[in-house]
Amino acid sequence: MYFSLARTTSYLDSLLTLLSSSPSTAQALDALDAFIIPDFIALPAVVQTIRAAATAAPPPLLVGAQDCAGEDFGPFTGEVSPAVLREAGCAIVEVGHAERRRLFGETDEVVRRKVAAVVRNGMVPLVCVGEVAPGDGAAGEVVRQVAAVLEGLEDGADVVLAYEPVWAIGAPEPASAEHVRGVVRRVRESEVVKGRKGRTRIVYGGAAGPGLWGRLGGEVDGLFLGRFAHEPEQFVKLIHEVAGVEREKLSDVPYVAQLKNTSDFGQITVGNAQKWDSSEPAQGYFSYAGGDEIVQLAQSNQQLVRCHTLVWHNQLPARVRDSNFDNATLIRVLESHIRNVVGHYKGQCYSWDVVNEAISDDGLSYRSSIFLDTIGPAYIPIAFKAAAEADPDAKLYYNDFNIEFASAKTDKAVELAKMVQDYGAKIDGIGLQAHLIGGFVPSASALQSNLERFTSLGLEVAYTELDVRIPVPVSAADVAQQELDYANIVASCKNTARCVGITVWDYSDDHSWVPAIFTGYGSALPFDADKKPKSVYWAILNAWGPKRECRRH
Ligand SMILES: O=C[C@H](O)COP(=O)(O)O
Repeated sequence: MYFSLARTTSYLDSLLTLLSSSPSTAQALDALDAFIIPDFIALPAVVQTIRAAATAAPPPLLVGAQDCAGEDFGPFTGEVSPAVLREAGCAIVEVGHAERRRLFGETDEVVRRKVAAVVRNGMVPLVCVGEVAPGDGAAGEVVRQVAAVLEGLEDGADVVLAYEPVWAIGAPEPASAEHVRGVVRRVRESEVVKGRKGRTRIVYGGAAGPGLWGRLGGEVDGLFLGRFAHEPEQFVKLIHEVAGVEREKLSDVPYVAQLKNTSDFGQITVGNAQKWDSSEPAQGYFSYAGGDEIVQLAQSNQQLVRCHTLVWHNQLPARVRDSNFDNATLIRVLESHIRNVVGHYKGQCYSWDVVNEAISDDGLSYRSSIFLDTIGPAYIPIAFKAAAEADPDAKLYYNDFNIEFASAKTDKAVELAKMVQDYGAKIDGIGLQAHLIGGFVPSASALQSNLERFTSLGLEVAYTELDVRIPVPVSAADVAQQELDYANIVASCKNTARCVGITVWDYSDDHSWVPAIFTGYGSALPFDADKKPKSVYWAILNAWGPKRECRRH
């Protein structure tokens, strides 16, 4: 209850103008299920206005209602029937918002009846859940709520869960990314969600605003916006952000200017735009605008492109991640995705990260994912084979973290590479992500021995996502250690004949993922927030020495 009727009308007019004002906005909108939820009185007019402005059916902007009755018709004066909402053109109905629970005494049982009513009337319930106070019990509380409100629901129905920690609603800041990821993961792993046949998407709400999406690291399926979408420009900005975070970075002029300096950067990696959720946002619908933008930037500057990534358990659309595809169907879906995406970029990628992070964190097994659980480890060589067919000249990589030093995970990565080779599929390289911690980086010779475990299989190697995080605020001692760590990494690659590259995971501290993910750490990159080289930049150059050749194998 924030907008008057007049404000809703002017908001919608401005929003529709903005959404149709540029092809990239239209494309970003196409990649998402964007919706607005006006009040009941405005709703029919909003539906009509959106339909009238749309050039395609269904319109790209869906309309939702803020609540509904648990019954379709009858003696419930003052209530709004879900059947009437459907008749009015609603696609989504929000139920169980924290304010309805707190102010109007709605219980899980009331919410459960409303969820069932929304589904019964052919709409998607947007079910709000969230713990009342922050603390360790959050995930348990939310999982219990989800189980209660979905109980008895038709199994195949699509559901959107809006995870909104009650204490974050209306707060200045959202919950930390770490907290959100932890709770959402527990909800996804819960019996009630895992056992469902229908799609269960989880979006985050509660002071959700600019910058949050990138920090959530692909764990949620979307954002549920309140205040931060009250201005149409902000809503459009967030649509862009969710559709592909790179675009926002590309509007940072000093960032792009420095990126074009080929003395420092001989190659660019596409960060998010080629991941499955961006490149194939709907089944069989491919969206390349975000990836193309980065590839063209690199090409205009004669830089190589590392293309990233085809098969990963994260940033995978829920329709695949939570699917019940059988073995043959999932193989078809996997191969089709790879064929299309690699085919689109044929001849433009120096390398592809074909499979990313397929090994469990303890290194003892392959990581559980829809691919492993449905197809078995054979999905890995199947993916490599499909990629090789789509672009025989691209170097095909397996990419992972914590394989930069001797560990069970490194042993497993060696086993994985051999498995792909034994299968007869082409694998050219191993990408060692190298998200490292200052003071915990092995010596150059130990790092080199590790690299040689892979090169002895006939593969090339590269450090693909290097950053060395240190505690912030930084101390002189930690910075000195970080310089040594970077120098050891560089020396290990320089001294390994088939080490072909070192890529930092973004280059300036303002665009680093580290502060949002690793509480208390930062300053992980060679350039500061003003894009000025830091001492580790010079440590990197010194470690490489005067002769800087570009190796290609
Ligand atoms: O309905 C909106 C949500 O409750 C979040 O509101 P907020 O983003 O303004 O905190």
